[in-house]
Amino acid sequence: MIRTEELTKVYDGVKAVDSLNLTVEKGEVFGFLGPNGAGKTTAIGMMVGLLEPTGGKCFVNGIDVTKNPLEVKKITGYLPDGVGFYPNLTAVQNLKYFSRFYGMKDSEAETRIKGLLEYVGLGNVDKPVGSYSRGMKQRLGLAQALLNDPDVLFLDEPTNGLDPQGVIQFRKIIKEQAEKGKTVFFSSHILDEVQHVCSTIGIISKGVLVARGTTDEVRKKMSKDETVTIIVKVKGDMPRMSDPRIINAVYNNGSAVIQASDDIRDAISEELFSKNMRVRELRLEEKSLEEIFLETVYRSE
Ligand SMILES: Nc1ncnc2c1ncn2[C@@H]1O[C@H](COP(=O)(O)OP(=O)(O)OP(=O)(O)O)[C@@H](O)[C@H]1O
Repeated sequence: MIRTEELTKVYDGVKAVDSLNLTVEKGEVFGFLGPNGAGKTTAIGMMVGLLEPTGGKCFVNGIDVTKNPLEVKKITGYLPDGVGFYPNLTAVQNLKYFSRFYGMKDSEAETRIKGLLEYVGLGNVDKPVGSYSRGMKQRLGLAQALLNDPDVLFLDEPTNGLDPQGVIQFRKIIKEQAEKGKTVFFSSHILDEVQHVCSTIGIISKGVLVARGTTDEVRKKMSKDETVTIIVKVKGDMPRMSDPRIINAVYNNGSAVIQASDDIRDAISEELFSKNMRVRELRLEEKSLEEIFLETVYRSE
């Protein structure tokens, strides 16, 4: 579980993260979404104990990150944006090096590393990491983040540089980790990426969390459009509708696109029924979260 209270980071008088209040429950896969420079990496840096907050607090499984960063490191895994390894060492050698920080015995580490490398799709690779592609480094980064079998996983733009097959494998791994009861904090600037794996999302813009909830809740909260669009298709000619809540309507032979102040589908269907019309389609056209995200977050950049 992750909890932040008024978490703030100021760089040169500018708030990179501004009073972040957030709770991510155990087993939740939380998507932290925002455009470049929104403050995602800075917020994660404070949550994993690498950056000191200017103000506020952060707790991981109830442990105060600023007061006990080492305790927090034991129970967290972190895949940074642009993960770094020793280029002359192999994946096994790199991970063995990291395993010593967790006080793992060599034999225990060897078994775990072998299993993890297979898990992330690097089972048969035995060359120095310097010759790895970006995607391979991401895979190794994920193995490193899982090395200590952490309760809480922080993944900063984890699918960057992965090919489509790698993206699917990563999503599968993230879901499996959540099923095991791990908390996953996943940052991205791509909405589609988080929608696939996250149960909840938060949108950060200019350091401020502007919305938080399920994708549906966030979509409703961020939608500034007060009107709804209803698509109607009938058999035969579409008659004019008389509901006073209609703001605008475009009629076209057997169909209509109706803009109304409210969801008036029931009234439309009753009116059509009273005119003995056969309804072929009657649906609400909702804006996708992607459209709303682009309009609200990117437009304000
Ligand atoms: N060490 C630093 N010194 C000064 N300003 C910084 C520093 N690190 C980040 N910033 C600024 O803080 C803001 C947030 O940056 P951050 O890297 O956290 O954003 P981000 O959402 O992770 O972006 P990206 O998706 O590009 O990684 C930006 O305006 C950035 O320029």
